[in-house]
Amino acid sequence: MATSTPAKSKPKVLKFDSEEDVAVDVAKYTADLSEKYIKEKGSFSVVLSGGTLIDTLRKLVEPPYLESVDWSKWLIFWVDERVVPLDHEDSNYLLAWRGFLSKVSIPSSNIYAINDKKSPEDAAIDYEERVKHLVENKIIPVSDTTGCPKFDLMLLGMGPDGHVASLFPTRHQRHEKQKWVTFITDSPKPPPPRITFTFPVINSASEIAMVITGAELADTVKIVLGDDEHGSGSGSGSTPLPAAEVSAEKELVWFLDKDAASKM
Ligand SMILES: O=C(O)[C@H](O)[C@@H](O)[C@H](O)[C@H](O)COP(=O)(O)O
Repeated sequence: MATSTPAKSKPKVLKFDSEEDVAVDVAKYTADLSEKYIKEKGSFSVVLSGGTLIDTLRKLVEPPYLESVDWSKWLIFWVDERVVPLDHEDSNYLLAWRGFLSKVSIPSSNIYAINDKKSPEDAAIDYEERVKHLVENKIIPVSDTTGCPKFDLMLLGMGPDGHVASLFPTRHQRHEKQKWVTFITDSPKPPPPRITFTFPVINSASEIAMVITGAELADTVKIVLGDDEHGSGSGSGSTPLPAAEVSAEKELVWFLDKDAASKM
């Protein structure tokens, strides 16, 4: 349960000449964090989103990281998942499996896909219970500030409407403060049924990377980060976009390609 809201850390903003350069740097960043957290705590918990992120992670499954990363210590979760069978083309699990997980040797018992046999509501309850079990067994630590699970790294994308995970500007799930995992049956981005980690959990992660590429996100990046990397996140409106609500307990890093940063 969330007990208090952690102070917002100022994001670090990295701009690259191309999407390829973002992919190269995100791979190094992730591999470095993997080494650091495995040294410190014996494992590395990584929370994935769907969308273009998986393709941007492609350099991580190439040499030298393919051999140098200790994949056996990784634990994989999804920040959000579409409630469809795991072998459905819309599944974030399938996307990650094809582009990433099938290429590395993470033990299958460390890969926490959703239960695809349940309704969105029950799948969310099930996912939260599984995370609670990992917390009780001290496999995932908790944040001293919020009491929420503290994942080591979340790798997030953002939609043109400013959504992150399945927390959309026009949907109430973005305001959920008690549950760790919630569900949505009318997601504006198809497919409509999804489950998602809530902000108390997202913002309890140690490290968060916002991996943002492409000109179609330039306006939203400007609204969230502003012209000078000190944006209010709300543009002319008063409620910040969900992407502007993201913070990490240690460090939030925005990886932007030239196109996504073009309006800053
Ligand atoms: O289920 C999903 O679609 C994702 O997890 C979602 O939150 C995604 O990260 C953003 O929509 C950005 O998607 P793109 O990277 O494809 O723009």
